[in-house]
Amino acid sequence: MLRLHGFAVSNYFNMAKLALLEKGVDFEINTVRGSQDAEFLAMSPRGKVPCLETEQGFISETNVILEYIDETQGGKSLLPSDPFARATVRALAKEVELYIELPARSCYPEVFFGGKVEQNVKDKAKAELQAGVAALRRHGSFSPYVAGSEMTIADILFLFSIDLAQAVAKKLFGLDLLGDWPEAQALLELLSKNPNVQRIETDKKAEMAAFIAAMSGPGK
Ligand SMILES: N[C@@H](CCC(=O)N[C@@H](CS)C(=O)NCC(=O)O)C(=O)O
Repeated sequence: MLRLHGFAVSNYFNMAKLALLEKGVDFEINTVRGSQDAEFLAMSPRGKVPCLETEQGFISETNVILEYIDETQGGKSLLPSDPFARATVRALAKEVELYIELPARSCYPEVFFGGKVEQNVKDKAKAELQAGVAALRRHGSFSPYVAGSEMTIADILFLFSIDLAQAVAKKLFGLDLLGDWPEAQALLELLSKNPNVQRIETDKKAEMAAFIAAMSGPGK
């Protein structure tokens, strides 16, 4: 049986978990944080979560995990079969990750963990986030899903990145990334009604207190 390693507050972990739930896969969860310990690095070379344990070994990097799950498991497809449509979904997912999730992530220490982020990092994140959102608005179709009428891995990346990016933009830059973007708001509303998304949200809330305590503990 597939085993997903990670923790319920991790947005990347939740992407993989949603893919498994959406496809109706039977899987186990091992609750674990990312680490640079040798034992963990043997499972996930960069020490990050999620990683997916299969009968053949471990897979890390969320987009790769999502595609592996889609290719190997039954249930509904999270990527279209047409090569061009498939490439478009992959590009949209990558654009969300590179141009929205990662710039926002550079500011997480200040926004979520009580730390400080250098002004030059914030300036860069602000410009990149605005350009990333503009790119997604140009490229995505949001009708109602990011790439069209079906839910794909691009929606999974979007769902678990835009909320954090929105929090960063609001707190640090006074920007509302979704304010004049009704299609994105409508998609988030639609996804919030999905029972698997709701389950992930409940699991995240249940683990949040322990996560915050761990993040603010000695040495953090
Ligand atoms: N590129 C990785 C990023 C995953 C990632 O950043 N995971 C975070 C949790 S949300 C993590 O493991 N952080 C631990 C660390 O960086 O030490 C992926 O696509 O899976």
